Amino acid sequence: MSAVKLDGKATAAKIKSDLTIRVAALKERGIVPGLGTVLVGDDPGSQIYVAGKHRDCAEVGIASIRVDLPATAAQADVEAAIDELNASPACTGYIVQLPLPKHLDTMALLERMDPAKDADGLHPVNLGRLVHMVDAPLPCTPHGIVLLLQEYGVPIKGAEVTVVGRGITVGRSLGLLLTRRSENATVTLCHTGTQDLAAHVRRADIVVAAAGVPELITRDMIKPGAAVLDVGVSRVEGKIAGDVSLNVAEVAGFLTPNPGGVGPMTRALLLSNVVEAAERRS
Ligand SMILES: Nc1nc(=O)c2c([nH]1)NC[C@@H]1CN(c3ccc(C(=O)N[C@@H](CCC(=O)O)C(=O)O)cc3)C=[N+]21
Repeated sequence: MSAVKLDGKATAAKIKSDLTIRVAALKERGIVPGLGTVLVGDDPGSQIYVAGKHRDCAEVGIASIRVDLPATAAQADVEAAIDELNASPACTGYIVQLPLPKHLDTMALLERMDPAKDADGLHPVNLGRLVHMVDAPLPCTPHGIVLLLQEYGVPIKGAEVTVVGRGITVGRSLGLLLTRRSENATVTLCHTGTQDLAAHVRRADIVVAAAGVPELITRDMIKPGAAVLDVGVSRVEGKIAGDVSLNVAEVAGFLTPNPGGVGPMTRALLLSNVVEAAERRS
């Protein structure tokens, strides 16, 4: 037996072709959506991601504004970049690439962003709206995961979902998203303090591995037929290493490739947040 591939690359391409049409419609009314990125420092991984985001923008017709600051940038320098994007009419939405260098106060910087321009859905006001289950830009990776499951007809309502990892960008936010009335899943959120990880993963109809620990999720932990989504982006000897062992494909019903799974979905949903912000403003 071999798992059905949850093809994030193909699903992201569909989303992007829909966005291309919506961007063209906005342009006919004189509106050009623009994505800003703020990158601090020269981490090679972050450089690659940010470059990818600008390529994606070009692909669907979104303008992009790139602000790169040195690793030594002071809090006030990043604040100035945020103030400028908040004020810029050319910037519809933007992101501050995370993680930031340790000397910077990430929370203060996120709070300084205009929540209406928050393309990541990570501003505390927007996460608060998610807690309240009211409309807000959604965090990109969690939203991408939900759309990928829906694309392949994997039932979410009533499903037992085990999420491994409580980071803000993925695990914690995904727990909030999946427990809204519209998704109605039952979520177990596991983390480094979880006593018996295997027991929680074994019960799950859907497993989301977002811990950043290579090979954390092994074949013996997976309920036969379960859907498994690998969010891990560790780098081992230059290559991307997910959180899920390859032989999980022998028992899972559905499995994301990595790369080519959750990553491209994350990028497509970032573009979607920018287009939605432009549509909302017009
Ligand atoms: N404010 C902020 N928002 C983010 O969304 C954010 C962030 N900070 N910091 C870093 C993480 C990581 N992340 C990825 C997005 C796409 C791929 C992706 O598309 N990966 C390709 C492979 C790319 C390669 O080969 O390196 C794939 O999975 O097929 C990976 C990782 C977004 N992040």
